[in-house]
Amino acid sequence: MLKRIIKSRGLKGEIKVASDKSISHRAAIFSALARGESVIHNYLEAADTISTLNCLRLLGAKIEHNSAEVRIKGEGLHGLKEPDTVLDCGNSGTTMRLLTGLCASYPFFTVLSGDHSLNRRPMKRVILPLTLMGAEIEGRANGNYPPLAVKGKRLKGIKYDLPVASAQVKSALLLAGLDAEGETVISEPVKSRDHTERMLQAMGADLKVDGLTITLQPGKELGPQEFLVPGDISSAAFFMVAAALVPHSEILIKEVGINPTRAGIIEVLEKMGACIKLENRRTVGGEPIADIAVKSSELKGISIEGEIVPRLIDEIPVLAVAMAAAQGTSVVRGAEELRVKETDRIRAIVSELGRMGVSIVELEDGFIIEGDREKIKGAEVKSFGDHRIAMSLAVMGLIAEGETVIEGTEAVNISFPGFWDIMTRLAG
Ligand SMILES: O=C(O)C1=C[C@@H](OP(=O)(O)O)[C@@H](O)[C@H](O)C1
Ligand SMILES: C=C(OP(=O)(O)O)C(=O)O
Repeated sequence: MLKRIIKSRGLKGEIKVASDKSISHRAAIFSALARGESVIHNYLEAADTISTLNCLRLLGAKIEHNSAEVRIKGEGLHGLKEPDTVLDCGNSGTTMRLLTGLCASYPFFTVLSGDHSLNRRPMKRVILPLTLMGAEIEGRANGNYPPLAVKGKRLKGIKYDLPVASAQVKSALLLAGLDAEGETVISEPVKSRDHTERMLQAMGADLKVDGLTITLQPGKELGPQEFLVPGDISSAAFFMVAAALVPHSEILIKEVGINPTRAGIIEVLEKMGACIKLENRRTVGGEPIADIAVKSSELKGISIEGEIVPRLIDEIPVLAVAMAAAQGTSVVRGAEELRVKETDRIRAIVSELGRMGVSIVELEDGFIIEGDREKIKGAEVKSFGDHRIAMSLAVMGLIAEGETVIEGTEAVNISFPGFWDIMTRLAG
């Protein structure tokens, strides 16, 4: 599907963005393992999180889904059953990696597959440590890619140092460790999103976090919960950047999760000179949330690398848009993980921003941008089927001179089906 975007004269209004994708996946999976009925309010109704519900149903979870409310009746840590067909994880890396960890610890056979994009994303990162725990997992291309065939069994806990900061791998191992023999100790090189740790603790798991090390003692049953999923900061990011860049903008984004392991985008935009205020801060269901007010302002270039990268990894495509319109040079390094997302996001940013007139140089682990708002012009660009690339290009279109035509815009349904409606409403 094509969308045409023209330069905006100002974004105004109050919005709510899509519910948090990471929290929605986890709330569903953990509820399926709890004993009793959990209720998830404000569940993200988007392709990725629907994939998770469909897979959990095949694993025997009893799920009622009425608009954004999901009720899941779990039968405890041993309550799931062997699925009679392939678990289709669609486009969702989180679904595949977390469920691989879960299925590895059940004494049955599971096959997990995905779409064209997901079946090209690296899976050794979960297979390797799960194999150390005793699981038997085969995958295409020597275990590198899905489809995966998992022959699960009672696993042994491990002590494992994650080579890359990945909340998906961390969560897969914690799921595998919930009912393993002996403790599971995981160390991260830098902190990645910690929703799994917060939720498992709230549900009664014996899990301790000490800096970058997580220790899980197995065998505790999980208690059912009432979850309220906040707005997704990764979805809010598109409108934060849009409002910062388009002159005469003033918006309020209500009820967004601002967990510090996710909120790197706020720190970076503020350092670039954006006018952002966090209002009405509170904690809901163990997660900090706030309303985010953003006004337009002049931005300056910035360098990003090191420990902040995992805290804004999914926001780098839209940060590149902010960098393209900022004054001066911006550099992103240490973000090689972007190459193994829904598409190679470094390649996609460099090629499509380049088409729109941006001076950008590709690096193995990031890029360098010479910001100059005057040079940004409309062009025909494509999403490569990647939701975050599609939405970032839409934000580019709001500041470009002339018309921007984006191909592959249906990709937004992966994480943010209401994106185009909200954009139309804000831009008037
Ligand atoms: O755990 C999660 O919910 C996610 C973790 C990140 O991936 P990695 O674990 O591969 O870093 C992120 O990019 C993805 O969008 C969601
Ligand atoms: C990388 C993403 O998700 P996943 O890994 O779950 O496909 C994303 O949403 O940007």
